[in-house]
This record gives sequence, C-alpha cells and structure tokens, in this order.
Amino acid sequence: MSSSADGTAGNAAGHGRTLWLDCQAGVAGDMLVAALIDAAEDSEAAERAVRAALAALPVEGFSLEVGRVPKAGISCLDFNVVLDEAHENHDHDMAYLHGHEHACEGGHGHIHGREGGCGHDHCDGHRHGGHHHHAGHAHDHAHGHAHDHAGDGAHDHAHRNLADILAIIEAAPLTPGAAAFARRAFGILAEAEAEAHGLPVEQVHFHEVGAVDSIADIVAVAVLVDLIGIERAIVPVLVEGRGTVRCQHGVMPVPVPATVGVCRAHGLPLAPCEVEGELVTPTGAALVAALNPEFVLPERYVVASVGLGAGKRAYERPSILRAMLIEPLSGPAAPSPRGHRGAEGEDTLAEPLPSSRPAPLSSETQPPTTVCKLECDLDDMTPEQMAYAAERLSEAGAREVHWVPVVAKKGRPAYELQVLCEPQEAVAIEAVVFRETSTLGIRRCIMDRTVLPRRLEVRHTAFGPISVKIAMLPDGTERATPEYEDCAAAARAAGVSLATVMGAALG
Ligand SMILES: O=C([S-])c1cc(C(=O)S)c[n+]([C@@H]2O[C@H](COP(=O)(O)O)[C@@H](O)[C@H]2O)c1
Ligand code: NI
Repeated sequence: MSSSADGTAGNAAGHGRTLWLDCQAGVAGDMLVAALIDAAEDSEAAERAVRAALAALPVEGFSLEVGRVPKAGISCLDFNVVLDEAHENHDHDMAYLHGHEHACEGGHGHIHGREGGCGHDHCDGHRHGGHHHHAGHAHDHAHGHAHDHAGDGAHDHAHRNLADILAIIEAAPLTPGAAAFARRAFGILAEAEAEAHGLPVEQVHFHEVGAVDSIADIVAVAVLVDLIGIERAIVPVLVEGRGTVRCQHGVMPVPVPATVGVCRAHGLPLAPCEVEGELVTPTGAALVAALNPEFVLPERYVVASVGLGAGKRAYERPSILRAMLIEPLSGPAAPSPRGHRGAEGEDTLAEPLPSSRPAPLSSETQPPTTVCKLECDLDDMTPEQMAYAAERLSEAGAREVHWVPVVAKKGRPAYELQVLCEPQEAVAIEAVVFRETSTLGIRRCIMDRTVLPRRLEVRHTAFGPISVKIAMLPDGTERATPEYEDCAAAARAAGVSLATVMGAALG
C-alpha cells in the first residue's frame, strides 16, 4: 500500500514483521495473496515478485489479474488466477455454493473411482476470470485414476499428489524460505486430506489443490511471506460460515472435512457466523497453519500497513480478508527473542519458520505469572519418538518440555511428559501432544508463578558483548547471571574456557 524509498517490498527495516490476519470473513488462498500484496510496503514490487515467481513455475495454463475491486464500498485488492480453458478448476465457482444443483446445467458429471481412495463426483459449471465454460474433460491420468467422463471436450484437470507438488516447488526458482513455506502449506493440506479420506499421505491426490490456481495461490503466499519478512503471525480466529458447499466431492458440510482437519491438527480457533456458505477454505486454513500463528493480539500495537484482500464469493458479510503489519508495543504478546519452531510433520516441513513464540522462561525480562502445565504418562514410546515429540513441542511454542522417569500403574517403568506453555497456547500444544505421542488423555492445570523482577544488561568484555540477566531478590539485593549462549559463543570464538568468559561478564 505504501512505497519504500529503495523500492523493495516489505521488510525495508530489515527486521521480522508481525502480521495480524483479521479473518472475520474467513480466509482463502486468493484472498491471502491479495491482502499480503496490498499490505506490503511496496505493493507494486510485491506484485512483480509474485508474477515473476509464478511465471517461473513449471506449470502452464494460467495468467494473473491483479486489480482493485470494491467490496461493500471498500477498495480491496483482487488476485485472480485466470485459467486457460484446458486447465480449469471446478471449485471456485459461485455455482458450487450452497449445494445448488443448477451448476450442472449444460455441464457434466463424472466419477473418479480410485481403489482405496475417494470418489470425486464433479459437477461442472465453471466461471474463471469472467469466462463461463462448459467444456468436457481430457484428464491427466498420470496417477492411475479410473475416470468416467460424461464430457466431450478438451479439459485438463490434473490430480497431483504431494510428490508432484513438491517436485514443482523444487523445480521453481524460489528462495529457500519461500520454498519451505510452500512445502509446509502443502504438507499440512496433504495431512488433512489424508485424514479426511482415510489414506496415507503419499496416496492423497490433491483435487482442487492439484489445480493450477491453488498451486499459484500457495506459492504466491510463500513468496510474499518471505519477501515481507513475516516472522510472527497473529490470527485470533477463523470465522466460518454454515450450511453446505458443493465441491468436487459433492455437497459437503461447512466447514468441509479438510478445513476441519487442518484446524484440528493445528489448534486453529474457528468461530461460526450467520453466513450460509464456505468462508474458510482448506487452502486458506492450511496457509494460516503454515504461518504457525499465535492467537492473542498484543495489548498495544501500532499499525504499519494494511492490506485488504477480496474474496470471489458474494455473501451478506463482505468477503474481505484484512492483513495488517503491526508493531507490538508491550503486553503478553510483545516481541521477544526466540528460537525456531516448525509446524507439522518433518517430512513436509523442511525448514521451520522463525519462531513467533516467546522465549524460554529463563531469558525473559517480563515473565508470565501464570503458565499452563500439561501432563501425561507414557509407557510404550521409543526414546527416538520421545525425543522427536519433545522437539516438536518446543518448536510449537512449549516453554519447557520434560520427560520425567516414573513408575506408572501395574509397576511399569514409564515416563511422564510435562509441558509448560502459555495458557492461550494450550490447545495448540495439546494437538501436538496427541499427534506425536501415544497418549489418550492429557491432564491440564493453570499454575501461578512467583517471579523475580529482572532486567537484561549488555556488558562489554574482552571477548565481546555478553548479555547479563540481573534479578532483584525480595531483600533488595541483585543477582547477575551471564546468558549462557552469549558466553558459549564467545568462549568458542576466543578459544578460552566458558568459565573465563562468564567471569569476565560478571567481573
Ligand atoms: O484439499 C482440498 S483443497 C479440498 C478438500 C476438501 C475436503 O473437504 S476433503 C474440499 N475442498 C473444496 O474445494 C474447494 C476449493 O478449495 P481450495 O482450498 O482449493 O480453495 C472448496 O470449496 C473446498 O471446500 C478442497
Ligand atoms: Ni478431499
């Protein structure tokens, strides 16, 4: 929306940006692309970057239209992937909403029978980029689908699997960050689809998402997240409609199974509203999950820029996704130093997003006075699985993860998993516990903490600057503790002992 002097999009200040996504009218892939282009510091440069990335994809058959449209009188940005007739998708069509059968007029139905898979019952009535087609189908049969086509024209409608999609990302000249984000989003979708259809992830054939426009949406968002430098995302709620929607599977309840799957697996909060129809699409939900969002806004923040992304569907609630780049000022969600956290699934999420979670309790200057403790006992997990679960929990925002040896029921040696997290993170952390451990239940309690006031000082030593945490004790005295990571790095660099550097920092 605004331009920086150097013409770069986004992150001209060179630091990670905080995104607040206001999903009061839901979220879909195209809405998110538009909102992020609009919110970038230099929207024109952001649009150019998206166009360049998508033009370089090894995928054919589409062009892009980006322009402003009014939504309830508010000027929004519209991002439209216009498909060639031969590459049309079926499901971004108004005619598919609300289960209206008239979409079949002049079109055709066809069943995709797949052993062990789902049957896709398509109903054609396509409208893309203002064109309305009733073409027949000449499907890409690369994945062994048995199709029963009633159409008679030419229509390429690829059903790609995760490996196909990952190969497209691999072949595209994306930055490592953008490629990692795209892989993460597709991995999240694949897991939800697999769950919905009862298939292993590798056997899932993306239907709608295999289509060109969905690939374009996801890659475009990946490019923009990387370009803008979004390190932290806050998405308090995904507002969803009600009723049913018609998609390739037929008439589905809203939220559709894949959206439910993504939201369940990643603890994304959904809230129903009065709108009849689908506001949150699986792709939209997966993109939000890939941002690994927090759910609580800072107590105070300033707005650096705003982007409004237009949805295609017309509902009584204007279809607008609002993306704000904000600067948190203080409060529980104020920025803090942090490590990395990934999202869901090692194989699909190669490089984690920089964490937006708070620092471990020990390195904070404004520690929380309440924490949530989650516990469960496990006697059937391997050490590898336990270590992996602990890693995933830390990446998901857990402040502490402990495996405590216990003797459990029936005299069995076992381990108690103890996880400390912020209360508002508990639902998301529990989702990771259920996914990565064999537990059937989790005990949960909110605990008060007594914390010493503390501050961080940087001390300049012969070995370089070292952060020192100073805690104030109840008797008024102070206790200084050099930050381990700083000391360890300085000790390694100088080839001296850790104790020498720590002594220098305290001296
Ligand atoms: O995997 C995808 S994309 C998908 C799964 C399901 C299931 O519930 S299973 C449903 N749909 C519907 O397709 C259209 C388009 O979705 P996009 O995420 O590609 O925008 C939409 O109506 C979905 O509900 C898609
Ligand atoms: Ni599906």
